[in-house]
Amino acid sequence: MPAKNPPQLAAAELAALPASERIRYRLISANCRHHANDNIAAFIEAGELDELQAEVQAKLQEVLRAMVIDTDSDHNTQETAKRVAKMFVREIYKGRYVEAPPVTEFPNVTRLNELMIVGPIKVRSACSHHLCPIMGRVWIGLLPNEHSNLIGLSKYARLTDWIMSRPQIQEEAVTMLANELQERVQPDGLAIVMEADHFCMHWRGVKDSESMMTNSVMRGAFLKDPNLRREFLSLLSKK
Ligand SMILES: Nc1nc2c(ncn2[C@@H]2O[C@H](COP(=O)(O)OP(=O)(O)OP(=O)(O)O)[C@@H](O)[C@H]2O)c(=O)[nH]1
Repeated sequence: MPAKNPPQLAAAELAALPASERIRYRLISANCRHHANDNIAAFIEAGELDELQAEVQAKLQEVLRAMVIDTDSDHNTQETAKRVAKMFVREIYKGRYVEAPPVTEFPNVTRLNELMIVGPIKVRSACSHHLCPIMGRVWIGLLPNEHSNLIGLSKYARLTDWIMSRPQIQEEAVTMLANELQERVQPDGLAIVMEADHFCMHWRGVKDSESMMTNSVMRGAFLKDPNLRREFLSLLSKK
């Protein structure tokens, strides 16, 4: 449930807030969800990402202090807060903070309507529960129709990376990717399969180093037509 509308702030009051509070204020005023796997780029103004990164750095420095690490004399951790803040905001969670990659769409002039599969696309993500890495692969199957917009092959990888570069849970990540592709391509059928290693299970906790999670989303023709679904899955099993 989105947070309640904040009291109205004058421009000067808003400008005096830390960047994270300013951005949160805009999100709540617009009644916009801002979970870990949501993109909030539309609410970030020029220069604010630098401010946000500096805020995250300051908080991470406090975390290191709370862990009783002497970052003043330990040459290895002196710059750790700075490195990790940059990694969070600009690298591994950048899919929250930047606009979607530009995706050129081409009309389907030759009216292609054959099954197309892209993959495996490498997935690098992190689980929202422990912020541990999720490393895996995604396959995308599409059945275009004459009205579909075809997108360049590399754009499947770029859109996947944009959605996965956020704290995620695998089920929601796959659904988000499906929604994005459905909207852009408008195919008759869309299928996505993802398999991934969850380091929150390998590295810590249960320490089960073998198990992987596999999940799928099937839409349109892939749901209705068992032969199409079988064809897609059998082509994947050969990869
Ligand atoms: N369904 C789903 N669960 C996930 C995913 N990534 C991590 N998890 C699980 O999320 C759960 C979080 O559970 P909690 O019980 O709150 O956390 P915890 O006490 O640290 O649990 P353990 O990992 O069992 O030590 C764990 O069981 C994780 O394995 C995901 O993508 N999908």
